[in-house]
Amino acid sequence: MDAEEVDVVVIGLGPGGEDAAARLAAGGLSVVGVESRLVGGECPYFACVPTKMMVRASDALAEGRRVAELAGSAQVSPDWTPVADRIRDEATTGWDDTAAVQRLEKSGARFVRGFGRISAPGEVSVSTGNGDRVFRTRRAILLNPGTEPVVPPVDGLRDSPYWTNRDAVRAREAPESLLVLGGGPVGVELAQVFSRFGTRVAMVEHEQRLLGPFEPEASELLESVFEAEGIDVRTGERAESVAHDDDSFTVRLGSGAELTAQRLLVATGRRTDLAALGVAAVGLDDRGRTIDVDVRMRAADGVWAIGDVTGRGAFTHTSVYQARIAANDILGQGHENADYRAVPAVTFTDPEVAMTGLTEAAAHDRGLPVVTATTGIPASTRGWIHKAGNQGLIKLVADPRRGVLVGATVVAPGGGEILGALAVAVHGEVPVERLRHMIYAYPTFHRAIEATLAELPASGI
Ligand SMILES: Cc1cc2nc3c(=O)[nH]c(=O)nc-3n(C[C@H](O)[C@H](O)[C@H](O)COP(=O)(O)OP(=O)(O)OC[C@H]3O[C@@H](n4cnc5c(N)ncnc54)[C@H](O)[C@@H]3O)c2cc1C
Ligand SMILES: NC(=O)c1ccc[n+]([C@@H]2O[C@H](COP(=O)([O-])OP(=O)(O)OC[C@H]3O[C@@H](n4cnc5c(N)ncnc54)[C@H](O)[C@@H]3O)[C@@H](O)[C@H]2O)c1
Repeated sequence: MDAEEVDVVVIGLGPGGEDAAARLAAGGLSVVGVESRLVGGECPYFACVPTKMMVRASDALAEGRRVAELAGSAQVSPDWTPVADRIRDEATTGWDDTAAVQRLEKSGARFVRGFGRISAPGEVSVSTGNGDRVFRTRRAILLNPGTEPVVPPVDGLRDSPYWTNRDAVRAREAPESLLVLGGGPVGVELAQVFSRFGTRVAMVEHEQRLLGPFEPEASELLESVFEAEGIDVRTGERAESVAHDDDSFTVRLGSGAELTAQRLLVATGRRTDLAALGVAAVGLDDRGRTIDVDVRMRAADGVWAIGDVTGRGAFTHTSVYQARIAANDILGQGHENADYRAVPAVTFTDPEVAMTGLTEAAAHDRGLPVVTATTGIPASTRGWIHKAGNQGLIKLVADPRRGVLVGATVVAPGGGEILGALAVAVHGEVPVERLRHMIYAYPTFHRAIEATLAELPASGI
C-alpha cells in the first residue's frame, strides 16, 4: 500500500491531541489527526463537561434545600430532564463532533477517522472501516490515546448491563437506586449528583477510604458529608459477585452483605491498551499502563506522548499543558520543561476537594521532612457566616528547610477556586514568610489560608 508523506500524525484527539494538532498546523507543518471516536476525546462528551453540568444542577438543589436553615422555606422538586437535555443539546450536540472536526480542519490539520497504530518507526497505519491508510511521518508521531474505563474481574459483572461514566452522562432519568463501585473522583462526583436528585446511592470502595490519593483528612470529611446526605459508604469492602435480573443488580460483598440497586456504576479506574497502539514497534514496553516521557514529552525517537497515558495526572489541564510543550518541541521552538510540582486536582463534590503538590504522606515517601497545619472552614469568619454547607478544611504541607509550601489541600465550598492561590504559592515557591505578610480579603473563604499559615509550627518555618 502507498504511504502518504506528512510531517506529523497525531493518534488520538483528546483535549491535548486536538490542541497540539492545531498548534503544529499553525506552525506550518502538514498534520494528520486520527480519531476513532469523537474529536475532543472523553472530556467534552463523557467526562469533565457533562459531569460538571450535573454537578452544577445538583449543587443548585442542595442550595435550595439549605434555604430552610437560612432564609425561610423553598420547595425543591428534582427533575433530571433539564440536566439530560442540557448535556445532549449544549455540551455534546447529541454526541456529534461535526463542529470539532470543522474546528480542527479550519486550523489547517487534516482529519482521518479511524484507529491508528504505529506499524513501524515513523509509520502509522489507520484502520478506517473502509480499508487501511498508511502515513509516513517526516517529523513526529504524537500519541494522545487517553484511557478507557476499567471493568474489574468481579464474577458476573462483565456480562451485566453495568454503567460506566459514558452511560451515566447519557441517562435520561435519575435511577431509583444506584450502586457505585469505586470511590475515586468519578465515583464520588456521580454518587453525590444522583443522590441529590433523589436516587438511593451506595458506594463500595475496596481501599480504606474514598479519594485515596488525597489527604486522609479530606477523605474523612467527605465521607461524613456523604453519610449525612444519606449515601451508604462502604470502604474496605470488596465486591465478590454481581447478579442481574430484569429490574436490579445484586452485589455480594466480601463481608457477606448484599446490596441491591437498579443501576450499577463501575468507576474503578482507567486502562490503556498500548499493544493495540503498536508502541512496541518503536521499542516501548507495551505491557504497562503508561508511556514514560521526558520533560519535553519525548517517548522514543520520533515519538511524543501527552495526556492521561503519560501517568502525570489524568486531567484535561495536564493534557493541554503537555500538548503545548510537545508542539513547541516538535516545531523546534524553545519551551519550558514540564514541571509537575503544582498540578492542581479538583474533585467537584460539594464541598469541593482540591489539592496541589505533595500530600504529607507523599512528602514523607520522598524523604522530605515536612511540617503541616490544618484549620477548619467552619471556624473561619466566612465559614461561620456561610453556615449551612460550610464543611471544609485547609491543610498546608511545608518544607521547613526551604521555608516554602510543597503541598496544599482545600476542602470547601468553591475549594477549587481557593486552591488557585495555593497552587501559585507552591509553583512559584513563594516563601511562607511572604505569604504570612500578604493581605487576605475579609471575610473570604481564602482568608482561612492566613489562619492555616499561622498554625505552621514556628520552629519549623
Ligand atoms: C467522568 C470523568 C470526569 C472527569 N472530570 C474531569 C474534570 O472535571 N477535570 C479534568 O481536568 N479532568 C477530568 N477528567 C479527566 C479527563 O477527562 C481526561 O484527563 C481528559 O479527557 C484528557 O485525556 P486525554 O487527552 O489523555 O485523552 P482523552 O480525552 O481520553 O481522548 C483520547 C482520544 O483518543 C482516541 N483514541 C485512543 N486510541 C486511539 C487510536 N489508537 N486511534 C485513534 N484514536 C484513538 C479516543 O477515542 C479518545 O477520543 C474526568 C474523567 C472522567 C472519566
Ligand atoms: N474532577 C476531576 O478532575 C476528575 C473527575 C473524575 C475523574 N478524573 C480523572 O479521571 C481519573 C479516573 O477516575 P476514576 O475515579 O475512574 O479512577 P481512580 O483510579 O482515580 O479511582 C478508582 C477508585 O476505585 C477503587 N477501586 C478499584 N477497583 C475496585 C474494586 N474492584 N472495587 C471497589 N473499588 C475499587 C480504587 O481504590 C479507587 O479509589 C482520575 O484519576 C482523575 O484524574 C478527574
